[in-house]
Amino acid sequence: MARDKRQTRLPAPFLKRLTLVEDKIAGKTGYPFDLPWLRDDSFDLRFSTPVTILIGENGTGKSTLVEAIAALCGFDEAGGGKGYRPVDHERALDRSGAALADVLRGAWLPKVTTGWFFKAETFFSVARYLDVAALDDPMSGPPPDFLSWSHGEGFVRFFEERMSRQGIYFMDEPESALSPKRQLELLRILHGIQERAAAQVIMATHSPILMALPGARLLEITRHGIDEVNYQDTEHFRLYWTFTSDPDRFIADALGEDGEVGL
Ligand SMILES: Nc1ncnc2c1ncn2[C@@H]1O[C@H](COP(=O)(O)OP(=O)(O)OP(=O)(O)O)[C@@H](O)[C@H]1O
Repeated sequence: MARDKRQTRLPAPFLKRLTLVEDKIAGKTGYPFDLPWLRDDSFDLRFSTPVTILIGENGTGKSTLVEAIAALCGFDEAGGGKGYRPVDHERALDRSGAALADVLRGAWLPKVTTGWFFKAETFFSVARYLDVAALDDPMSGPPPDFLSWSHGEGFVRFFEERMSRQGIYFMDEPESALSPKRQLELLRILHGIQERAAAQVIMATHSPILMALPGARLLEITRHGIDEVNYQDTEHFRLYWTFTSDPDRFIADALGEDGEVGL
């Protein structure tokens, strides 16, 4: 009889809640501890759906938060699976949000240990690492060879293969390599995850297509905090809506003296 590889029969989300450990953050200054939504004493993030989507303007801290939660779950800040260190960032000047993981506490039911942290900018290194690891392991099957596909095709194949398994998955702006049509393919994969509730996804995105995923919880990060929002009320959606309703006028307004597009 085939062995059930699942760690639990309970449905996602597995990570239910994220809070700050006040004692640990006290006295810490500078990035990432100075992000405004961390400093208002009300940081308490609940996860109630298999897919949670983080949105917000550039620089509001989405990547930092995704990196921090991924690090809390044991994933390297450069992306990849548990225990993978495909990207050498020892000498990098850039410090990531992983430092934030030290002051966060997660509540799980149950704690799952499998999953993946997907980052577009390190996908190449991760994919190459997977090929080398498969070639080095005589017991492994053939290398997955995600790099022999176009960037966007490789991404989608990777998502299809990895995210069919139980686990917790982090994605930071996965749309950056995807055409609108490929974003629809990712939307279908995410829809399956949302429906089956066998995996949890926490994703930061600017894509109005991805943020429209039915049933997903959409959280907007602003200077004032992190709040649930309906995708049709987001600035991203309204901006694209205004553009497609009257592209000529939209572009004329955007290129006008004050750059106001009248959302
Ligand atoms: N390594 C770093 N050192 C210092 N400040 C940083 C670092 N990384 C990010 N920041 C700052 O923290 C803030 C949040 O950055 P972050 O990349 O998390 O935002 P974001 O919402 O993901 O933005 P985007 O939508 O552009 O990806 C920004 O103001 C950024 O300048």
